[in-house]
Amino acid sequence: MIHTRELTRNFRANGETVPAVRGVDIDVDAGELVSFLGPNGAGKSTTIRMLTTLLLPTSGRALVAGHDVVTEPRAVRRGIGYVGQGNSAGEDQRVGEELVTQGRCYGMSASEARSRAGDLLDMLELSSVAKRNVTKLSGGQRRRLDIAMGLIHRPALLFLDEPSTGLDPHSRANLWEHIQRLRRDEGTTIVLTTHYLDEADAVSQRLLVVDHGTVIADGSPDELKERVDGDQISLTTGTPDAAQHAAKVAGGMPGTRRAEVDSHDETTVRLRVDRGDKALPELLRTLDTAGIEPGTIQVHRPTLDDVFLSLTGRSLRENAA
Ligand SMILES: Nc1ncnc2c1ncn2[C@@H]1O[C@H](COP(=O)(O)OP(=O)(O)OP(=O)(O)O)[C@@H](O)[C@H]1O
Repeated sequence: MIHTRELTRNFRANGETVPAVRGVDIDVDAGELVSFLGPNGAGKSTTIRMLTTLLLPTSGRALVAGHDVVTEPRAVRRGIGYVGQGNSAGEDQRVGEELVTQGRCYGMSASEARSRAGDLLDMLELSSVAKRNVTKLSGGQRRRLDIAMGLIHRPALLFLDEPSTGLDPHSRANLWEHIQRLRRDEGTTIVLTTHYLDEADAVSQRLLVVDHGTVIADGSPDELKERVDGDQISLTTGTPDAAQHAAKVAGGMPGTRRAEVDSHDETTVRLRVDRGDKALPELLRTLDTAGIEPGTIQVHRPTLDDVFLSLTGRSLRENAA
């Protein structure tokens, strides 16, 4: 659905060249939900703007929905929907009318546009506000209307730039439900950017981690986390001797990468394992056989921030909105 090779975009600012996107190769298959994740200024929006024909690449190639973004921009636009950071609906229109107008702009007949608008209002739970003025919508409703506008011409590929920014947690959760349903029920390919690590983690099938204009990691949230130093298991024991013993037996388990006793309190043992959830039953059996009764056991799975930290030495949280 998307194939880019060496896609590059430089800007000129104050007599200097700003390399915003530096030769990225991206492949997205039909039906995927892929998120771009990266700090402010990483090049996410610039990449999306090139893929949606809003910005010409400086060099490189991009095929989107089967067409070249430079030589066939109109065909690309027909095959995609784009929901940018601002609101796309006009100020003084009713919700339903706005959608029908948008459909007519895409060359639909009046009846076809009305029927498609009705389907989208149902799908995005906007039917009850169809007659309301656009300015009277809540933030979440307005965002869903933006998405409906982007979908009016039945694109197979939808781009969403920061779809949930500015929404309260309830509206964000509701919006993500709709976005995921779109992929599941309609088979729409979805490419989005978000600052919210928890959202990227929860909804993305695949993440493209972007930093300084390049893609520095590509994989599912689980795959990326497994590339970090594994999961951490912390267990407390009653005495330093028990902790040493526990570290020894747990360190011998298959899948344990490291086992060490906390040098401060001397009774806490920290393990690095491939998968905490899989290691836990075996760990409990091993401790039981060795006659060790743990106090508490906690499993900590790396977060996407841990992933970014291990890739760049910097935290994404500082940037998170
Ligand atoms: N029109 C422009 N002129 C000059 N520099 C630009 C322009 N647009 C973007 N840039 C620069 O290109 C780089 C990438 O910006 P871009 O907006 O793509 O980042 P981003 O990852 O989308 O950031 P954010 O998360 O803040 O939206 C930044 O250094 C930015 O300052």
